Amino acid sequence: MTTNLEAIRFEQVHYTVDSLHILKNITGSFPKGEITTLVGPSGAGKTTLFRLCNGLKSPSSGEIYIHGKTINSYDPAELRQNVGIALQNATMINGSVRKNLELPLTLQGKALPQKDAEELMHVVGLDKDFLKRNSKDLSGGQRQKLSIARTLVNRPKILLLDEITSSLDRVSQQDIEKLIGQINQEYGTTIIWITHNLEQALTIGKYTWVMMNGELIETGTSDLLRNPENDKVKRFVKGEVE
Ligand SMILES: Nc1ncnc2c1ncn2[C@@H]1O[C@H](COP(=O)(O)OP(=O)(O)OP(=O)(O)O)[C@@H](O)[C@H]1O
Repeated sequence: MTTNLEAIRFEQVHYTVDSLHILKNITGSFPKGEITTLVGPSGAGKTTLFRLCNGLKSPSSGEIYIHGKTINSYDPAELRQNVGIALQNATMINGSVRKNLELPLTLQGKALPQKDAEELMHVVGLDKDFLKRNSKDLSGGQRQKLSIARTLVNRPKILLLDEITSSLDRVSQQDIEKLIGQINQEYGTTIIWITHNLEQALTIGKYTWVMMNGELIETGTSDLLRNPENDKVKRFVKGEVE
């Protein structure tokens, strides 16, 4: 059963590659319009779960619902408009910031009007003069902002963020956290954010999912990371499971 308060729902989802059972019986949902963090040790299956959400991979069994409709009922363009993804090390193509920004549309044989390009730069806090610059000359923080702006080109209702601040200094990290908070508030975008930083998870996320060894161990409000009851979560929070 999905409700209209759920952005994404997993029902008994398994994902296996050869004999490797990477995701095990995942059932749960990400609330619409909220920020949920996804935490867990390395290799827990977090990135794989994201790849299932944006159709890059398909479950071996089980069902994924996006806004109440099965993921298979979306065509690829429609799915991209619903679910955008930004990664830790954003890949840039050679050329200007503008060329990189409009890449999602170029791939669809469309162009991004100058007005929209300037608006997107404004949303992520970059001056419109950046559009003419070479993307190679951007700092790490600016590159991540461009990557977020590029994901926003399709105006996704759900934004998946995979470790987008882990290679940034503290100031740039806080800048991005603020930006994502604003996007969530202003557009009602559902945010799902993979982070290794528990402090960050507590600051930015209203809800959290804890994954371990391919399983969903715990879900709830972020407070559960402050006062975990589950022993596995306790060990993870204490840093005993990396
Ligand atoms: N195509 C694949 N073939 C074999 N193993 C895979 C494949 N994709 C993922 N895995 C394995 O599945 C497990 C989960 O990987 P995943 O990248 O989803 O974890 P993660 O929680 O995102 O880890 P990290 O925090 O280090 O990024 C890992 O052990 C990984 O090696």
